[in-house]
Amino acid sequence: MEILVFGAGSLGSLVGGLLARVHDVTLVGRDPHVSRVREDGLRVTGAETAHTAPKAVTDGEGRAAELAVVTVKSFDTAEAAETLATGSFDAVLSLQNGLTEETLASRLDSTVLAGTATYGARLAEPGRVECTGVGRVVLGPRPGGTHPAAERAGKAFRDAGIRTLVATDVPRRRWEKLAVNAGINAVTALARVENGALADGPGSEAAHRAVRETVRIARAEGVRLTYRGARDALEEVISATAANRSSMLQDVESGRRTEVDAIHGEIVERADRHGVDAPTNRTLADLVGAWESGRGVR
Ligand SMILES: NC(=O)C1=CN([C@@H]2O[C@H](COP(=O)(O)OP(=O)(O)OC[C@H]3O[C@@H](n4cnc5c(N)ncnc54)[C@H](OP(=O)(O)O)[C@@H]3O)[C@@H](O)[C@H]2O)C=CC1
Ligand SMILES: CC(C)(CO)C(=O)C(=O)O
Repeated sequence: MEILVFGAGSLGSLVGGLLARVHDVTLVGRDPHVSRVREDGLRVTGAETAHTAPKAVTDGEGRAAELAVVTVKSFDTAEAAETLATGSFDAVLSLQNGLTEETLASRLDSTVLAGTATYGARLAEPGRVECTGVGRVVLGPRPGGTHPAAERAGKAFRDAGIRTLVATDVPRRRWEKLAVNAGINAVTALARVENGALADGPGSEAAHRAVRETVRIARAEGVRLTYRGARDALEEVISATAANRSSMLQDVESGRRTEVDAIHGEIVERADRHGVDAPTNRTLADLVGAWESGRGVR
């Protein structure tokens, strides 16, 4: 399959490097990573290993492929969509955090698929990405149900050795992941603690409150997410990733912009739309937003 990976940073390079084992892959990314991939190929090290030779470009304009996989940070999604709109793709799949597939669908004519990835990735140096944890990709049609494009994308991922599930209940899964991120990301970033610190104590209470609010809003959106399901998912992730520093904590520690708008900000915006209270998410969004403004990264 011809596949374009838009946003060849950590996750995009991991997924693109693995897909290039069997597919014709083009990475859209930044220099010096792109130049190094052109010269020496892309090395995947760590929990997965591969040395492949995807094409690599810095300009995503006017490209064509059967599938485009979007792996830019959530705040770059609108710009990525504008660029993708200058090309031609049968399907576009988001593997980002947040509900970014809606931004893509509102700007693109292609079939937009939604997905989640629980693989861990870190761009270690130009030309080399480290797989820090083997997880799973879950993808499917944006409104749920089945679609031939989702089956084709799922097969392409599996053929490349990426653990992948094609799901019929993607809206519930996307909201469950959003609820887990709402529970963990800002609390760990503000308290400067690893995920495992939320297993009990005040951090745990804040995390559970944020999750409970997110479930209420998911249900107002017509998504069948239960508090019990989301709470179990939160507790499972806290336990499985106890030693991890969440992506938002890593962003704060490195002085980078976070994905707070796509997680807590998005939840608050939808809460307002439905007239539902979301005080914990609102406070978390305001505090991380204040940190971003203070650092000048917003
Ligand atoms: N890393 C991980 O383990 C996981 C990440 N995710 C999600 O995946 C998404 C991506 O995360 P991650 O890979 O860590 O982020 P990165 O910042 O490492 O990767 C995104 C890359 O896309 C580049 N980019 C953005 N816009 C363009 C453009 N127009 N043209 C070319 N390149 C562009 C960025 O460059 P620049 O920074 O210079 O703009 C950056 O190199 C996030 O939503 C994250 O939450 C989900 C699961 C796991
Ligand atoms: C699941 C979790 C919270 C794991 O750290 C994550 O997705 C993140 O850090 O963004």
